Amino acid sequence: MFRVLISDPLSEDGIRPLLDAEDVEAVMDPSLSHEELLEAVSKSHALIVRSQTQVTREVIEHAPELKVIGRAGVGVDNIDLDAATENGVVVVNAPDGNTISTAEHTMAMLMSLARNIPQAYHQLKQKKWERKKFVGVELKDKTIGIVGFGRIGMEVAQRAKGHRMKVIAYDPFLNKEKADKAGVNHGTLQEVLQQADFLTVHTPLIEATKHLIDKEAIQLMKPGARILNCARGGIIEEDALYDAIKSGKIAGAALDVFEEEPAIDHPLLDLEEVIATPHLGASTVEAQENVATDVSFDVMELLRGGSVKNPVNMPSVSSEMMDKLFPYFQLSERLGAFLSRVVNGTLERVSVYYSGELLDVDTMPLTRIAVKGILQRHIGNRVNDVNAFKTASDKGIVINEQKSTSTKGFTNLVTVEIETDQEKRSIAGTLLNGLGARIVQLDQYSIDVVPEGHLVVIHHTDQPGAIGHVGSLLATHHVNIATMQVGRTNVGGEAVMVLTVDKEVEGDCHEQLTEIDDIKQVQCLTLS
Ligand SMILES: NC(=O)C1=CN([C@@H]2O[C@H](COP(=O)(O)OP(=O)(O)OC[C@H]3O[C@@H](n4cnc5c(N)ncnc54)[C@H](O)[C@@H]3O)[C@@H](O)[C@H]2O)C=CC1
Ligand SMILES: O=C(O)C(=O)COP(=O)(O)O
Repeated sequence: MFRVLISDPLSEDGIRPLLDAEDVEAVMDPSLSHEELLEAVSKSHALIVRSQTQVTREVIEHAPELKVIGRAGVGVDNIDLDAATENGVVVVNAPDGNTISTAEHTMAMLMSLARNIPQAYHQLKQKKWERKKFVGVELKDKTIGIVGFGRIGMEVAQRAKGHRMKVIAYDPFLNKEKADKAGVNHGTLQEVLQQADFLTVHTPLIEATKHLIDKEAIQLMKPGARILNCARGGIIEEDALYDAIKSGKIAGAALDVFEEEPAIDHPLLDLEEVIATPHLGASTVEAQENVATDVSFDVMELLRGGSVKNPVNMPSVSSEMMDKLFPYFQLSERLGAFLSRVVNGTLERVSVYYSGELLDVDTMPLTRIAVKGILQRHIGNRVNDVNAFKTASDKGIVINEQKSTSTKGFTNLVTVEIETDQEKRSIAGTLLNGLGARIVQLDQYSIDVVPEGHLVVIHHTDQPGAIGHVGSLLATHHVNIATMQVGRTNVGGEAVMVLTVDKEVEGDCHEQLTEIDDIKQVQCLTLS
């Protein structure tokens, strides 16, 4: 049973599939204190949040069973992504579901700002009929400067054009071709600041965007320009904005978000020129249903071992690519696991080579899984697909992925090679049409072994009797041999036996195997 903790208010209709799932025990409690959150998350396999819950390192490290954090929305700045990655916790978000609502909210704020609607409403509610005080400005022919031309920025642009505004946008990924296609002008940040009558930001809050609109940036703006922030508090420096409004440089601001939320007592709220909402961009029935549905889907997929659509701290893989890769996941992991259990010395380098059908595929997810299979021997389940590369690099292990044209006659071939301070070992496997996975090479030896169950790898000298000795010794210990493969380089030379057996070989049995003449090394492992 998967325990899912939902610590912010989510649309119940949206998360219905999760609430109704037979393998899920969901608790939704948006009123948890910090201590209660730590206690509740410590038993959870999944945590679902919006922007309110601060998913700090402390929270993540309090949750040994946590597999996934779902963000029912876009911004993940309330989640410590490094801590999640280091602890092997996948973070997923729901980036598509609230785009329209947030763009519409931005337009509502834009119009309210231009026409002083909140201020006038407030006066009227106080029974004051003020008309002269609330003379506004038209949007038509004004320039809206959009910083961050992603999903929401683009939707805002389309709506602004509907109001016959001129649109100029800045985004590091926006070029002339894309701007022309969207029917907007594109400029540098400086040009956008200089030309905007209304400036609206739609970037994530990341290191590069923290205080992107600061005192210097505001200086570049036209006198009397207006600023909107329906993205994240902190993109605009609040003190600089306050001073600019106070000095009359900026005529007004519309804010949905603040550096610290809830922002009940914020100095900006004391300014008549500032209109504000309490982080309502995504607060519509539709958006909330969309994001809750999307995040529930990914969280359940992840818990059940499937692939997710919107991973944040690992690369996303298209479903078409996933179909191609999926059959190789287990093979790659088991090749890594096998080799890590027979190699001696301290790991220094892992190389994974792909050939045949895999030449044209993005095989990075397979490499990640192979590395996970290798590291699990020493690190256990703390290493997973999310943190495999990071864990390896923290330990100074170099990861190398290569494509190779050498298929050794197979339609596909995955080769994992490990270098330690003592030796270099390799293993290769393939997927045989209709027959499943096979290990086809161990170091220089060609073999044909199904990579599952209990395996015994014996290095010996190719002499008559060696195989018979092993068979009879295992029989005396009631170990049944399911399959046996022998590989050798030359008659009477170095050879390897790989046996699959029905129960684990350990203790005396293992000891006695090593004492047989001509046997140099016996290694036992279980692949499951
Ligand atoms: N007020 C609210 O309730 C909501 C707020 N948001 C906020 O809006 C943000 C944007 O959302 P989407 O458009 O869906 O994200 P998106 O990822 O589609 O777009 C963000 C854009 O910002 C651009 N960008 C990144 N760094 C930049 C920089 N230094 N200068 C200029 N552009 C930069 C990116 O290239 C990207 O195109 C989210 O990160 C979130 O913080 C999102 C939904 C609701
Ligand atoms: O999706 C986002 O980034 C938002 O800011 C929406 O936040 P919320 O889920 O309404 O707390």
